[in-house]
Amino acid sequence: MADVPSRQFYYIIINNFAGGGRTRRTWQQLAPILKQKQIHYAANHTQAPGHATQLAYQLALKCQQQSQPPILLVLGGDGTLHEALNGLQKAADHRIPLAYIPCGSGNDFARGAGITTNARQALNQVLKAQQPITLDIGRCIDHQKKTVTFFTNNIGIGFDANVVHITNRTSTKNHLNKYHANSFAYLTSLIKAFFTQKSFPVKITTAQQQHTFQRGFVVTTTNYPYFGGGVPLLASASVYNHHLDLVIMEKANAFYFIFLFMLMFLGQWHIKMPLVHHYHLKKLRIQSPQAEYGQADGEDLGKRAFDLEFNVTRQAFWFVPQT
Ligand SMILES: Nc1ncnc2c1ncn2[C@@H]1O[C@H](COP(=O)(O)OP(=O)(O)OP(=O)(O)O)[C@@H](O)[C@H]1O
Repeated sequence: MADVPSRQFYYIIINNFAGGGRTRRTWQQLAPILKQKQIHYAANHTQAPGHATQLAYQLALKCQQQSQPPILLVLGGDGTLHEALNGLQKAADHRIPLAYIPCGSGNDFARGAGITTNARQALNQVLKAQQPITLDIGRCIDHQKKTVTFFTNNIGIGFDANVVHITNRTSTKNHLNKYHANSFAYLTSLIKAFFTQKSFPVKITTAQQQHTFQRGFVVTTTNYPYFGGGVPLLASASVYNHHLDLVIMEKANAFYFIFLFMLMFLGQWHIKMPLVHHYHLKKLRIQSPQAEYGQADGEDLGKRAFDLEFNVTRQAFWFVPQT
């Protein structure tokens, strides 16, 4: 039976630079399929960092009164999805569902959300959807900068952010796939980050208690199981439980740190180990007075003091998750 043309309209944001050019190739592969299936769409290529946020925000404002708003389909990596999400969330009460074809380097969101990294199949997951699904996203108030950031995956201070910073600074980043084809460069970033990242004091405030850790090293608030391109930070983190998870690892020697990383891949043994602390909650505040690197969904937040307040909110997505 021939495909029935969809009445749904897709506003598409494409970051040709994501995945070291993989997104551009993916779009060349998918555009003819959309035409053949007579899907209604408008394609928009990002012109610079931050452009996806601007495009998504303008779309959300424009469609606020529409009874059947378009679907915002993002082609790129976690960073492009992060930008688009922030554009939508900036417009209060928007009703636009987010769809996503992962073609970045790390694709942590896709890994945890049940979206395949096979572009044709991921497109099918989008086109097969009949209604939106609502997933948790993190909301973070930055008291230093007086801004609000939304995240699908995680926000980290310390080691993981240092890895992001070093990797982004690497001149090859835009030409090579940073986690796979260029896995040697990624490994180099990990080693360099380990030896350059000093321990730092961090204060955690929850509804019940306050804790200060003098030797913070990894301080990551996650909505999702993965960070750093497939490292299972916390397998039990979920976008369905309306909670965030905070994982703190204190500074340890290299052997112990490698041991903890190995445990991560075996399940959640690492959170039972000395020097590792886990919180599962709806709200928390993290204060890190010393200048450290920060990252949000793999995007570099720079090196500075942080005073961040977290809670959970929701975003409509448009895809059929793989089971
Ligand atoms: N036209 C552009 N020129 C240069 N950079 C761009 C452009 N459009 C977007 N960007 C930036 O590209 C960066 C990388 O995008 P993205 O994170 O999606 O891909 P990735 O890093 O390859 O994948 P992942 O985050 O999954 O590892 C983002 O920081 C985004 O701001």
